Amino acid sequence: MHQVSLSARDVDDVFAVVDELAGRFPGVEDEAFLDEAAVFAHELPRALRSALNTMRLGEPAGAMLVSGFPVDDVAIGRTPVYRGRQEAAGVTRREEMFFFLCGALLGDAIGWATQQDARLMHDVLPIPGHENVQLNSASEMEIWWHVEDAFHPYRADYVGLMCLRNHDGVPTTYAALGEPPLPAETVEVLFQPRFLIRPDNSHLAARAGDGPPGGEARVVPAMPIAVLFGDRAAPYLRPDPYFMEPTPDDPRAQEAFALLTARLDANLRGVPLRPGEVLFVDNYLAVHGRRPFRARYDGRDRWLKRLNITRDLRKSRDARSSPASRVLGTFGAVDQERRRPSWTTQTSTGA
Ligand SMILES: O=C(O)CCC(=O)C(=O)O
Ligand SMILES: [Fe+2]
Repeated sequence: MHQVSLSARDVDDVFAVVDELAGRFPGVEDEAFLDEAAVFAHELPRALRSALNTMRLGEPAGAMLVSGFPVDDVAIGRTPVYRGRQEAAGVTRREEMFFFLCGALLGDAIGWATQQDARLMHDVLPIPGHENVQLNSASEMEIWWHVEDAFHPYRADYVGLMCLRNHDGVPTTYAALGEPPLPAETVEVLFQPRFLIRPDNSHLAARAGDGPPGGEARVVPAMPIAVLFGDRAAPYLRPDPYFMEPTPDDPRAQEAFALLTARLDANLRGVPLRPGEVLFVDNYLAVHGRRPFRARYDGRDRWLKRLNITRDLRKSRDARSSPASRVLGTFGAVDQERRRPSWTTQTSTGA
């Protein structure tokens, strides 16, 4: 894993920046803050900027850990039981601003109209009633490893997770393909749209607020996609096995999918994030998930913040209301991808 750790001097410099910004802006969702976040990010310490730049350009690893930002467990208040509703406004403003500025060095944060009230800064915390569902608000259920929003062509390039509280050391998981390369014939099959995917529960549950997830993902029509893409010698990933399956009656697709999942299972590592640590997962190079745990619901539960970051905001212009808007409001692009004629031709040629 790519890593950077803030020195004591770096921490002072970071606080000089976030203290000033926290005095000027109510929070990271503020329009004026968003308009200039990419500029403010260049006031972060050079070693941090340099490490994030390497992560973006060189793709040295599937994940990067930024450590050393101090979090005061008392000052951040109780872990809420509902997303986006902290007891005191602004208690985590400095943490969120630091996290957001780090992310701004990788790209632009995006939100989804269908997730967490279209906020950019998501809460990851256990919600009563969600214990056993495949959502990041679950606890007793393992979150299966996945590419974030794998079903969507405008999914993020990076998923950022900042830990505010994790008293039980619950591990986030991640895995990359690693070495040796998968057999060429397996890669060839995985590069073809022979795998059916549906939107994950988070996009359905969000429409019902924080209540028990109502919609069942599998009622949404499945879409055939390839699970690998890019360079065949070092492929990018797009699997989300909980919400996808190889095309029925396609044993070669099933066999290739089994090999891919076995590889990622074998490479899966746990990272018990500590308060203040920020994990950026490269959503093209690695999958991520979370081990199960027992929720407390006593205000001291595990609490992370999450950002979805795109390297190219422009590509989703048809799903956003204005050039500067960061909220993706339609699934039109999914329909377009579904209709793309190359799927049928590629599928019918087989392999
Ligand atoms: O809880 C975690 O560590 C990660 C959960 C997850 O997959 C997500 O929030 O996207
Ligand atoms: Fe995730």
